Amino acid sequence: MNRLGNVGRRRHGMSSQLVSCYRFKTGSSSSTRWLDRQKKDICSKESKLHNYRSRAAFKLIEIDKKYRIFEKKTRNILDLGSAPGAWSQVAAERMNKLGVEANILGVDLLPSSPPKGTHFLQGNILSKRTHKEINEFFSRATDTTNVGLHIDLVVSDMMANTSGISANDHLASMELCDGALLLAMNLLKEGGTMVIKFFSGCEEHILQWRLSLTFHKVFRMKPNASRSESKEMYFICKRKKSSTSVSEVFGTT
Ligand SMILES: C[S@@+](CC[C@H](N)C(=O)[O-])C[C@H]1O[C@@H](n2cnc3c(N)ncnc32)[C@H](O)[C@@H]1O
Repeated sequence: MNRLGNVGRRRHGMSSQLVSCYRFKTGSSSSTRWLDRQKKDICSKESKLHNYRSRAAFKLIEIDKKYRIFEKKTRNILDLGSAPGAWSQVAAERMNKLGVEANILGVDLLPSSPPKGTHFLQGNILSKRTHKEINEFFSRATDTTNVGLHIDLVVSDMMANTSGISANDHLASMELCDGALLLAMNLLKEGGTMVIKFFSGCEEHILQWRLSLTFHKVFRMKPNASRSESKEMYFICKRKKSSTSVSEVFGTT
């Protein structure tokens, strides 16, 4: 596979000190667990009611409610880690409501059928080939031969299979976030928006710093629909800057 070199590589060899800062939170009260179960039940029932493919839909709906990520000017949307397709469904629904015919492309390692009004590409976001195919899709969709800078909104809900070892899960998530950010740096329009899921841990400040070099505004959010015991969080990044270079952000040449 054509991997993305230094950017997005897996980190190994963590010190015991580093590992210790990832210990699970213990002793969560039974009332918190009960509330989480209730939240999950309500979301599952609601997602069946609305025909969403997963309860993940409600996280994006909450994010949009607070940060208005879908706008009338939005034309091209990239959904990373899209399977089974709930976020693409929400994107199509929101753009429909705004009366805008948007090009929505979901990308995932796993095969998936695109929800109505969206497209799907099976590929690994850590592969250069996938970046090229995404660029080609939006070039065709926008009927231009221009390379790059077609996309108005990137949403990433990517996560590798969780291992239960939070240090490993965090590092796997950081690798995917690096891949998503690199892609956004190359393909997201100036002024564009990005939503990115990450698993909280020791290296998240590096991700936040990289995002703040690339975007004017970076917000952190834990949607109510996300289980409180889960370390998943989201950065909502608004107004991509015009001039940040990959070497500035990733320290590569
Ligand atoms: C939590 S699920 C996404 C749920 C989705 N947002 C929805 O609404 O249905 C995370 C997804 O990330 C995908 N993923 C993990 N690593 C990836 C990679 N390197 N490239 C593309 N997709 C990846 C997984 O296959 C999985 O389907």
